[in-house]
Amino acid sequence: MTKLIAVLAGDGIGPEVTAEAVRVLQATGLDLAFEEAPVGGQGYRQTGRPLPPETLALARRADAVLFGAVGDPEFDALERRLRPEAAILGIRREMATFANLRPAKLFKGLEDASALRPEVAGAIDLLIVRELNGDVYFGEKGFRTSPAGHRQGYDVMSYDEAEVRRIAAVGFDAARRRRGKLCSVDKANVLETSQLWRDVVSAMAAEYPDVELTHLYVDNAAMQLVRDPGQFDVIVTGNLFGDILSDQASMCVGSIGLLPSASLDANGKGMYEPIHGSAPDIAGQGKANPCAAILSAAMLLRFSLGEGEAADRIEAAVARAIAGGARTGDLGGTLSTTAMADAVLREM
Ligand SMILES: NC(=O)C1=CN([C@@H]2O[C@H](COP(=O)(O)OP(=O)(O)OC[C@H]3O[C@@H](n4cnc5c(N)ncnc54)[C@H](O)[C@@H]3O)[C@@H](O)[C@H]2O)C=CC1
Ligand SMILES: CC(C)CC(=O)C(=O)O
Ligand SMILES: [Mg+2]
Repeated sequence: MTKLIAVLAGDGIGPEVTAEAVRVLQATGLDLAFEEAPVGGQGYRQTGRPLPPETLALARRADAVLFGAVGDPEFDALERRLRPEAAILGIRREMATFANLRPAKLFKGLEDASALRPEVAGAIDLLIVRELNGDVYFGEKGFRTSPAGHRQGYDVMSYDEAEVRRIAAVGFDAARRRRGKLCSVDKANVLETSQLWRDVVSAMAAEYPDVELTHLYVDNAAMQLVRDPGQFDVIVTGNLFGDILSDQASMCVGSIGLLPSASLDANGKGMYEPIHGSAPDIAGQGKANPCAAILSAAMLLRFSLGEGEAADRIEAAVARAIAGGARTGDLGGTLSTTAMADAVLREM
């Protein structure tokens, strides 16, 4: 039966890299149908809303969502609610995709592109499990005037223990399937939210005797990620810390243009997106690395469509293309977005 993929390309380089991911999905020969809908600045321009209801309806109806990126400098001055970024937070929340899986592994041949020494970078094979529906991004927020008459901005950070438990379970389960190590990252020395987080995660360890659980404060985790990333198997953390640590992890393996992600709900329905944003600085120039989007498409096949074999084929093709020297500018090469995808398609 035909599977429907909702394609929400969004802004900036979103449409450029998403088009290449769709080409790769089409090359698998699977019975897939694609339906596009506007989101972000694109949605705002076309309908006056960053997350049009029709777009959300399509995302719900589809078997999986392929997301590009949102964010457009033209709308930076607009009220926050209407800014393109509101679309991605909105769709993540509406679709209850609370578990964001962000794998990072050094591709053979990219030792020179990593920000780390080759022997350090070579040991990277980790998975960041980032909570995606809560934390400071979704707390009460606003502007107010202080008693001294100063303008104040505030964003409330909070986690419910049930939210912590469900994401920690994803982390423990992933560690169980991988190398049996889970590192929970928080800031429990300062934040109440993090104390609750650590308490809940620690209590769950008894249910996973085969998983070795450790804890790190986020500042130390950021340092360890550069000093000795090979120590990490699975990292589980909140929305804010996971956002930051995953961008950092991307440079440890060479570029933000390489890291894919899966955002899953409790039933395995998902939205698949590169971890990067709309990159206005290179948008429209054919410079963006499409690998993060292509690898996100592979995750889509594996997690939402049960097509693990096709996912393996795409991932192996990306690895071979890179090992063979295919490089966009972010990796020190000269290939255009489309030429990089062509190199992957040749390997398929
Ligand atoms: N998932 C999403 O939709 C996200 C949206 N954003 C939004 O994107 C806009 C730009 O944000 P930035 O902080 O600049 O982050 P960004 O991730 O868009 O770009 C950061 C840097 O990485 C480079 N880069 C990103 N993706 C690349 C790729 N595929 N190939 C080569 N180079 C790449 C960019 O050129 C830029 O120099 C903002 O509006 C932000 O809110 C940011 C992150 C995620
Ligand atoms: C709008 C941001 C929360 C998106 C982002 O940076 C991310 O999800 O990585
Ligand atoms: Mg981010």
